[in-house]
Amino acid sequence: MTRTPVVFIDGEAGTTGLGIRDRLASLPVALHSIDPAHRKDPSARKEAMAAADLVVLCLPDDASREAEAMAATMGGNAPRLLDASTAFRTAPNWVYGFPELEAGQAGAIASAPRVSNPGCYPTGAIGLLRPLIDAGVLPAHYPVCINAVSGYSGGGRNLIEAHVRDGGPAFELYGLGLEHKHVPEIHKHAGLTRRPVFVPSVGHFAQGMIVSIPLHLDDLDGHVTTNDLHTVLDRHYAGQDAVRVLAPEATLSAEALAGSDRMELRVHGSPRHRQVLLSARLDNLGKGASGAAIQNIRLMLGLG
Ligand SMILES: NC(=O)C1=CN([C@@H]2O[C@H](COP(=O)(O)OP(=O)(O)OC[C@H]3O[C@@H](n4cnc5c(N)ncnc54)[C@H](OP(=O)(O)O)[C@@H]3O)[C@@H](O)[C@H]2O)C=CC1
Ligand SMILES: CC(=O)N[C@@H](CCC(=O)OP(=O)(O)O)C(=O)O
Repeated sequence: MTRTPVVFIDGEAGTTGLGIRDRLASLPVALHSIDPAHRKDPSARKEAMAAADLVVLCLPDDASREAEAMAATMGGNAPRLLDASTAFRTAPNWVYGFPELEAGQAGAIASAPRVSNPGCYPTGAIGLLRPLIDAGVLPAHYPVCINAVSGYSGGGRNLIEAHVRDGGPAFELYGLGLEHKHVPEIHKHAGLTRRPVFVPSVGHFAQGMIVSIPLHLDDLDGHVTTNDLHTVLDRHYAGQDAVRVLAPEATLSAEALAGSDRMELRVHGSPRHRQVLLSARLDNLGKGASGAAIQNIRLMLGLG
């Protein structure tokens, strides 16, 4: 009989940790938890790591780096790591946990000792851009501008409390210094050679996200059409359960996929004016965080 794999979620009580814990209930794994009073105690965390086959880090970046350093001291007994933070998403010795990225990515995740779970906004942006760049219809040097709106749960416990307690602003742009922590991740994994402009925003709703990217077709190549872009995305994601390529809509509500682990991609546009708007809709806590983590956990533990 094969042993039930043991999973420890470091940061189990946080927004992402709770989402993963709930979803793990339906998988054949044993969850190893630590007494909440000791959740930040390094020796309790290290002991829990030693008991686990897979440790899911749902922590701020610095605490994730600490956890990786702890695992490094365990040598051959170190558990495999799946990190939900931004700390290792562009690190060369970590595999990027986006199974639909390209052929072979799911296999690379399945055998990797260290996997970084993609960021919520990058999931939408990379999900749209990478197949188009790989197919040669979008030049890698295109001056990409990414607009996005997230529910307030994207800001973790602090932002959730601020919105629930005080009622946050209805809609707010942020990251206006154009230095958001997700830019290097999008730049690298989308395959862009030019740094994209990224303008995030947050609305007074809990969960949901839209990432949108305008394109001028005449700046791609004279012959590419809106339909060509749709066809490339449709072929790339054929047979993928978590990502759907759908027909354009007249309006898109950011909250429509709250509670779902799927992402929807669309190519909107005006063929007459040769202008396009790519859009990705997802739940920042679903395919943007815990849902993607469950895909990666399944792959890493061979759970099908
Ligand atoms: N929210 C989202 O949409 C997404 C979040 N992420 C990433 O997931 C990670 C967690 O984010 P999120 O769940 O939103 O954040 P939360 O603030 O909701 O949760 C973080 C958890 O980590 C705990 N924690 C903090 N420091 C330590 C430490 N040194 N040792 C052990 N536990 C610690 C916190 O405890 P306490 O509250 O007591 O301090 C809390 O339970 C972040 O890196 C974030 O970037 C990824 C994708 C999307
Ligand atoms: C609304 C909001 O504040 N969103 C967060 C992004 C969510 C997050 O923490 O990003 P990861 O997906 O990398 O973990 C932010 O902009 O920092």
